[in-house]
Amino acid sequence: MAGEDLIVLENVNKWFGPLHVLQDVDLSVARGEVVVVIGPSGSGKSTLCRAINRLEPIDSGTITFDGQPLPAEGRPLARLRSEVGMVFQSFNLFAHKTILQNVMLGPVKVRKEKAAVARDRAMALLERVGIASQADKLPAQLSGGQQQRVAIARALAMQPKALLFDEPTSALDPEMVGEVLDVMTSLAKEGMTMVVVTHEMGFARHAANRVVFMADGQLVEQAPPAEFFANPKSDRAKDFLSKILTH
Ligand SMILES: Nc1ncnc2c1ncn2[C@@H]1O[C@H](COP(=O)(O)OP(=O)(O)OP(=O)(O)O)[C@@H](O)[C@H]1O
Repeated sequence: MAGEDLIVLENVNKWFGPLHVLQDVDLSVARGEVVVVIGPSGSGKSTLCRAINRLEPIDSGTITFDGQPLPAEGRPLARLRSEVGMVFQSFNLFAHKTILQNVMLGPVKVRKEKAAVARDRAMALLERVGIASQADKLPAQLSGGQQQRVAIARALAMQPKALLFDEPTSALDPEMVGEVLDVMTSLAKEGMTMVVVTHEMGFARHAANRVVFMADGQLVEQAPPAEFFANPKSDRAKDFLSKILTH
């Protein structure tokens, strides 16, 4: 793994009204690193993930991406969002566009790529996530697992420097979780920089370089997965793991 930091959060704070949802958060993610964020419901994991591409503005502290502070608006923000792909729980595909159009849209509209170039890459990405044969269908004609794989292809089409995943398998029927995690695992092995909020402990164990445990808006502890799962240090992490790893 390359050592250079791609994403750096320093002393980040965010409130939702009276709720201090991110509390003095410090986190660095190196190029090529896969960081899995886990923790109890409501601990601020999604907010942390969304702050990294400024879907949630922060109240204090700094976040830098590839050496630059996050831009607040306009074209620089659009550029940042194209460099930091995001995959959501709810897929967020355009319902009235085909699968292929969904994957081509960003490169053509935002990157001003020629349609033929964008189409070729989109088809290659759909091939890679195993959906090329569905390219002309509408999202609603696909299963949830297939739609989420399209969403990953769409994020990759922008050739991002990092990918953020916010509970990408939480909305899926159980039998579809594996196909999405397989795609994510292969991206991780290929060296994509990834921040993944998930409740899938198997993915955390096998694909993460580092597990970050959050509780009540704070990064309570972080460690390589083998170390974290075998020997959690804080009472909060021990308690969390005892609840989720009982079967
Ligand atoms: N837009 C918002 N306005 C007000 N409160 C919010 C908003 N978004 C999230 N919250 C609150 O902030 C806290 C943290 O939410 P967040 O979604 O980041 O947690 P999480 O750790 O991802 O939880 P989960 O695992 O349940 O998704 C929660 O108490 C949530 O209700």
